[in-house]
Amino acid sequence: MDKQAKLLSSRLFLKLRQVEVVLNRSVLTWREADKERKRSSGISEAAHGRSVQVCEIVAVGRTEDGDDKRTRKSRKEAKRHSQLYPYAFTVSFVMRTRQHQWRCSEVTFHCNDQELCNQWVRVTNEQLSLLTNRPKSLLVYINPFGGKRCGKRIYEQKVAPVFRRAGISTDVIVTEHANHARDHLKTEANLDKYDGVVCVGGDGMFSEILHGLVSRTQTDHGVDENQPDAELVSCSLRIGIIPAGSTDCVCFATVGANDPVTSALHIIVGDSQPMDVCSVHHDDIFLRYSVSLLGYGFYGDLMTDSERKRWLGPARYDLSGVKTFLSHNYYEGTVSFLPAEGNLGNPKDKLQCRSGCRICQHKPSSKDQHSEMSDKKEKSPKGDSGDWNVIHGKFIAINAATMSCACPRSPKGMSPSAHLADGTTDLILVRKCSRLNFFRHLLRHTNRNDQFDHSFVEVHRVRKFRFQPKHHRLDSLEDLSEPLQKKGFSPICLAQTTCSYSAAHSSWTCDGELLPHAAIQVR
Ligand SMILES: CCCCCCCCCCCCC/C=C/[C@@H](O)[C@H](COP(=O)(O)O)NC(=O)CCCCC
Ligand SMILES: Nc1ncnc2c1ncn2[C@@H]1O[C@H](COP(=O)(O)OP(=O)(O)O)[C@@H](O)[C@H]1O
Ligand SMILES: [Ca+2]
Repeated sequence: MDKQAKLLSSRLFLKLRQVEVVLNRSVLTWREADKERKRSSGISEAAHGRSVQVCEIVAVGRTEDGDDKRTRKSRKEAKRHSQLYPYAFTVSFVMRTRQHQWRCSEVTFHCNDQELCNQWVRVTNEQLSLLTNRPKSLLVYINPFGGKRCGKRIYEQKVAPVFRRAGISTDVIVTEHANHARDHLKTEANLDKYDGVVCVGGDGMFSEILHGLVSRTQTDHGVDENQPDAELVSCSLRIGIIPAGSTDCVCFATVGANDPVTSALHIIVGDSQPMDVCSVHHDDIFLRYSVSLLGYGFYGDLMTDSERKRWLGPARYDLSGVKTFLSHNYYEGTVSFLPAEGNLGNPKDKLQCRSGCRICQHKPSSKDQHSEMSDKKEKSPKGDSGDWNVIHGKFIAINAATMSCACPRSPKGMSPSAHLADGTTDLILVRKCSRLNFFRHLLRHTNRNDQFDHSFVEVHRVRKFRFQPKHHRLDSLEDLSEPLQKKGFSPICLAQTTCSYSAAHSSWTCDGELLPHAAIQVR
């Protein structure tokens, strides 16, 4: 198929100027007609044209009188113009602005031939209908209490109008309680009706929707999620994220910005980005899936504390962050992990994972590479056992970053070169150290310095890991007696040496939700 072959080519009017407009299978182009003439005659080399990829056209439709926005200055002239060229159509398209943000822009073309105008609308729409990855029908869940509690307004004011413009039909559910979306997806929703699910909320809300979809898919295929080695079936529906939470790192790390309109446009044009999902088990009990941060110690304690301060909104993390930092707890236990082998890079690589990252975009190869690797591993006669590394120690934090976890608080993220769909997670072990050193490490999440370049920090790219707290008889949080749970502050030691306080157990935070067990296996 010749992508350059012209489907339509006409002289139309744009803001009172005559333009040559050309549509082929992949691009819509317009340039001033006389400039074009000069160019082709060799008089001027300048191409005063613009073009839009067909795959980035949001919609095209007839423009009724008065819909076209013109400046006050030219109103009189415009009136005369619209009498001469009364037929018009408007193309809405994606315009890239700064820092990965997208906006919906518009261009209106006029002509004096109704049939020509209709033909442009029809042929352009025919091209759009060939883009089969675009969703036509979406199921939207809004968490009205996420982040600054603006989810409903963000959806209604910024997202719904763009979906309407793109002709997408939506069923919208405003959640009434936690796990409403998860349970609806698991058991009730008629998923055949939809091309995708949209999450309006934060990472916790995304996690609910992910759990609903993944669990529903496993149930439908008879897969037992409680089996730590079960071969999970991929979900066929995509999840779009409209950021309206506190951290929104899944949106930031995948799209490159936390901006509702940008997300809506990515959804409309049918973008997709596969991502890694970790399963977390306690023995043969499935606990949760994780896509961003699984954190024990510092982040687990921070999250435990911040849950009591939800009313504060996103600021709860700052307050609990300071409190947890001052507590300076460490935890003893054993971490075992299976390193990722092959061509999967290293967490210390300088190539950071950004929106449009070459490695994450390279979908088939990273997936193939991973599934090939999994096959090799699963079939290897010594199984997983021979390759496990085991580390006993005292840790301030044990973090598994399955994606970079970039977010506005930490623009390069917890593990800047962790990738979205490489089948691995970056296991970061922060050993017991002074408060000052831990502060230096934390601070480096916010600047250009390398947060892994400390003697007390090690990082491994892994396919699986396990954690066993030292006092393993008390590995369920329900078993913990109050005196063992360190809730208050430990004395602040200015000498910055051995002033850490050892509590028995911390909790795992899994994408912002707390897990009920400290001993876990992660795949
Ligand atoms: C001295 C300055 C120290 C600053 C340290 C900043 C370190 C930031 C690392 C951020 C990692 C974020 C990983 C994201 C996890 C989210 O999934 C989770 C839930 O998000 P949401 O539902 O939208 O609230 N959020 C967190 O775990 C919060 C981490 C807070 C870090 C301060
Ligand atoms: N209607 C609701 N009422 C209370 N909690 C809800 C509701 N809908 C969803 N949730 C829960 O709110 C939690 C936080 O949601 P999220 O959108 O991630 O906001 P934040 O980023 O501020 O944590 C999630 O765990 C989710 O299960
Ligand atoms: Ca990964």
